[in-house]
Amino acid sequence: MKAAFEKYIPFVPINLKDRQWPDKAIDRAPIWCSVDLRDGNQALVEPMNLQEKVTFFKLLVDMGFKEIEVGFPSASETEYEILRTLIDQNLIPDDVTIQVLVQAREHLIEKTFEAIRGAKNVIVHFYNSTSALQRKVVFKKDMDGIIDIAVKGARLIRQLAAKADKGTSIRFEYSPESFSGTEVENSVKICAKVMEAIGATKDNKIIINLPSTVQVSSSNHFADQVEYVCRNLPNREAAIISIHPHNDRGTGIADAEFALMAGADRIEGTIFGNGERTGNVDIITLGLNMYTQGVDPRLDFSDINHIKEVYEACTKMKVHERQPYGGELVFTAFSGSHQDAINKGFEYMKDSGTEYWEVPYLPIDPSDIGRQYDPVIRINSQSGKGGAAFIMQQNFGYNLPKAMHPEFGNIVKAEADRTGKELSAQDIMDLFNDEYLKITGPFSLRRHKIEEGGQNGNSFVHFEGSIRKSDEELNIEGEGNGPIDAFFNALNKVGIEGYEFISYHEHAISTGSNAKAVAYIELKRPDGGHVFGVGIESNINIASIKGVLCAINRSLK
Ligand SMILES: CC(=O)SCCNC(=O)CCNC(=O)[C@H](O)C(C)(C)COP(=O)(O)OP(=O)(O)OC[C@H]1O[C@@H](n2cnc3c(N)ncnc32)[C@H](O)[C@@H]1OP(=O)(O)O
Ligand SMILES: CC(C)C(=O)C(=O)O
Ligand SMILES: [Mg+2]
Repeated sequence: MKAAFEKYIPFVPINLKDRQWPDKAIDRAPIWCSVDLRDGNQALVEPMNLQEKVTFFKLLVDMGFKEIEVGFPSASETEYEILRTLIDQNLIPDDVTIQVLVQAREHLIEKTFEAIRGAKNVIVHFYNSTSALQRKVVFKKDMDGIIDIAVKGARLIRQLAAKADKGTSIRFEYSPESFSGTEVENSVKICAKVMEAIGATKDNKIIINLPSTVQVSSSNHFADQVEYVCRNLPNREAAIISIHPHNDRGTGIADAEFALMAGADRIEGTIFGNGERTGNVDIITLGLNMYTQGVDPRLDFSDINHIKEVYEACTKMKVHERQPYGGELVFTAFSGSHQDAINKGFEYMKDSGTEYWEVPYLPIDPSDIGRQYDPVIRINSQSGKGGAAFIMQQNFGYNLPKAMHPEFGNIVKAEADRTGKELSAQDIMDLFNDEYLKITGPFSLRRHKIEEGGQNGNSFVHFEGSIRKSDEELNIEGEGNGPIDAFFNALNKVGIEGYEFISYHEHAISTGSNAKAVAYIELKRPDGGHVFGVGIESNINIASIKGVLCAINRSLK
C-alpha cells in the first residue's frame, strides 16, 4: 500500500540550463497593482460592503497605488454597484487606473463593459485556466479548446473596447490562470494567440499576467517558468509581464522577488497578503524588502499603523503579531542578547554619526514606518540586564551605570521569574523605587552641614550632622577630600565601617517640574561583595550621601 504522501504528483521542473535570473538584482520598483478589492475581497468570510471598499480604495490611493483591481463587476449586483459608485462619485483620481476582472465568457464581458462606462482609465483583465489539471478536470478540453476560449474572449473585448466612449482609455490584461501548473510551451502559445487577437503592439502593450494561482513548486522553478516566457514570447516588447503570486507554500515573496529577477515588470498583490487560501503576495513586505536594500519602492508605508487599522476594520482580519514589518511584535525584543545588541546599536548610531542604519536585529528603522522605539525592548524572564537599563533610560531618564546593570537586571529577572509574566515599564520603575529609592532604614540622614575649607594649598570638606539608626540619633562629623570621603570618615567614627567606596556616577534628572541630581554609589561590603545605592536630591552632595546610606541599608537587608 502507498504511504499517504505518495499520492502527490511532484512538480517536474523545466529544463532551463542557461537561466539568467540568479545573477540579477532588483534595482527598481515594479509597477504595482493592488488586488485587495478583488482577490483579497473574494477570500473574505464577509466581502467588504460599499463603504468599506470605498475606504480601502482611498487608502490604496493614498499609499500611491496607480493600478487598483476594484472588483469583478459582472459577478454580482454588489460588485457592479461598487464600481458604479467609484465612477459616478468621481472617487478615482485621474492618475489612477482601475482594473476589473472577468472570465473569458461573452455575457460576463458584456456586463463588464457596461459597468466601466464613464471611467477614465481602465484595465479590462480577462482570464481562463490553462493548467493540465484544470484542462482535464474542470474544462474537459485539450489545449486548443482552452486557447479557443481565450481567443474568443480577446476578440470580443477588442470589439467592445473599440466601441467604448472615447473618454475612456482602455488597456487589456490577460491571465493564463493556473500558469504555475501549465506547461511553459502552452503558456507561451496561449499568450501569443491572445496578443495577436487583441492587437497588442509596442505602443499599445497588453499586460500578460502570470499567476502562481496555486503554488506548485519551489520559487526557483517558478522563476525558471517566468524567465522562459520572457525569453520565448513572440513580440515580447508588446507585453508588460506581470506576476500574481499566491502563498500556498509560504513562498509568495520569494516567487515575486525571483520573478522580478527573471524579467517581470509588474506585481499584483495585496497589503498584508490577504487573498485566496494562504493569501496573495504581501506588497508591504515586498516593498519594504526593497526599501531595506536601498531601492525606493515608490509606495508610501510611512504610517503602517494607519494602514493596519484601515485594513483590519475593512477586512475584519487581524494582522499577525509576527507579520513582517507590520506585526505588533516585530520591533520588540524580549531576549537578553538581542536587547543588549539593539541598545548598543542605538548608542553606536548616536555616537558615530553614521548615515546608515546599523542596528543589529532591526532590519529597518521603526520610525521610517511610523513605529516607535519605545516598545522595541520589552521585559520578561528571557530578558537580560541591558533591557532593564534601556527601559529605565528610555522611559524614565535614569542612566544606570554599566556596573550596576547586573545587580538591577537580577532584581528584574527575579520578579519576571516569580510572576511568569511580561513586566511593563512601570513595573520596572516600581521595582527600582522599592529597591533603591524607598529604602529608609536602618540608617537615615537627619541633619547635615557640608563645608569646604583649605590648608597649605590642600582643600578638604568637613561634614557635620546626624543620622538616625532605628530609634537612636547619632551625631557624626568627619573630614575628607570630598563630601563622600568626609561622610565615610564620619560614619567610621561611630562604628559604621568595613565599607569601601568603589565608584560614583551622577546625572541630572527632571522629576515633575524640578531638576534634581541622581547619584549612583557603588560600595564594597565588609564581606567583599559589591552593592549599589541611589540618592536623589536637588543638591548633588546630598544626593551622593543619601546614595551611600542607601547602599549600606541595602547591604544590611
Ligand atoms: C483564480 C481566481 O481567483 S479567478 C477569480 C475567481 N473569482 C470569482 O469566481 C468570484 C466571482 N465569481 C462569480 O460570482 C461567479 O463564478 C461568476 C458570476 C463569475 C460565474 O458564475 P456562474 O456562471 O454561475 O458559475 P461558475 O463560476 O460556476 O461557472 C462555471 C462555468 O464557467 C466556466 N468557466 C470558469 N472560468 C472560466 C473562464 N475564466 N473563462 C471561461 N469559462 C470559464 C466553467 O468551465 C464552467 O463551465 P460549465 O458550466 O460549462 O461547466
Ligand atoms: C484571476 C487570476 C489572476 C487570479 O487571481 C489567480 O490566478 O490567482
Ligand atoms: Mg489570485
